[in-house]
Amino acid sequence: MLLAIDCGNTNTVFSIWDGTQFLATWRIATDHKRTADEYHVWLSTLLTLTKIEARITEAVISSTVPRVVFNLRVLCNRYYDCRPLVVGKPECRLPVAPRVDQGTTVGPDRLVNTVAGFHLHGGNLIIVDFGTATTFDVVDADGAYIGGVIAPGVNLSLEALHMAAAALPHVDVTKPHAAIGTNTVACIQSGVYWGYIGLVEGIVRQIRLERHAPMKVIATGGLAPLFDQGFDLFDKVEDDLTMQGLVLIHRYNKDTE
Ligand SMILES: Nc1ncnc2c1ncn2[C@@H]1O[C@H](COP(=O)(O)OP(=O)(O)OP(=O)(O)O)[C@@H](O)[C@H]1O
Ligand SMILES: CC(C)(CO)[C@@H](O)C(=O)NCCC(=O)O
Ligand SMILES: [K+]
Repeated sequence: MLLAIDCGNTNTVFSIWDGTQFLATWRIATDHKRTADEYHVWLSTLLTLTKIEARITEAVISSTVPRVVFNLRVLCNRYYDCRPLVVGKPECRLPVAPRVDQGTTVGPDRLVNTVAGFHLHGGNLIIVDFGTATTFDVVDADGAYIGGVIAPGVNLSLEALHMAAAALPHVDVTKPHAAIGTNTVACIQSGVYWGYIGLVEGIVRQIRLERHAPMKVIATGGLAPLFDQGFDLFDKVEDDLTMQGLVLIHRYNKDTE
């Protein structure tokens, strides 16, 4: 079975793919100090608790945090006796090479999203991923990643307000009933929520102006459903686009060995 690991700046997600479906998905806060042994104790405990019989023999990793890759590699070598495929490393092939400025390193999560988006929806896509950062990945007609947008993430924006302004509390994002907030919390929620709706609308509109083909908009990441409620921002919300992309890239590399 395949262990797919999507390591973001905030959370790391582990999924087990049995060749047809995901058997389980677990998340843990990203921490570069976590050792391979700690990952193993955590993973094997969850496997036992959920009574999943998984014999992991292969692994694929996407990590936006370079420092964690070392311990994840040790985890795979020591406990699953395999060499993980790491997206972004030269030995990991992609179906279509990205077309960006020379010397630019594209975030592996964006490359993975591109592969999954193209597989599911074809070319000419804008993929919006609501993670630590909110990214827009533009996918060309042939499935190539050709660039996009990086904006501060929703939770990051809320955290920044709280950190920088003494009188502003920490607030969780929700959809407010109105734009005019009648208390501090409601005002902050309005700023971030309606600000984000405007950000997504504006960026999508601008990208479309720069393209010569109709562009579909696909959203993913934990907060995508929140911004999908009652608006026409997205053509489709995909819960686990990055995980699907990891499985696709792993299969592509095996098939083209
Ligand atoms: N399964 C989940 N259970 C609870 N909250 C979730 C879940 N998935 C997503 N969320 C919420 O949505 C947010 C965004 O999730 P997502 O995994 O897309 O990005 P992230 O973990 O914040 O960022 P990154 O991927 O950059 O580490 C999370 O921080 C969390 O608040
Ligand atoms: C933008 C993030 C942080 C989103 O997870 C990640 O994709 C990343 O670190 N990217 C590197 C720069 C780039 O993608 O152009
Ligand atoms: K993510």
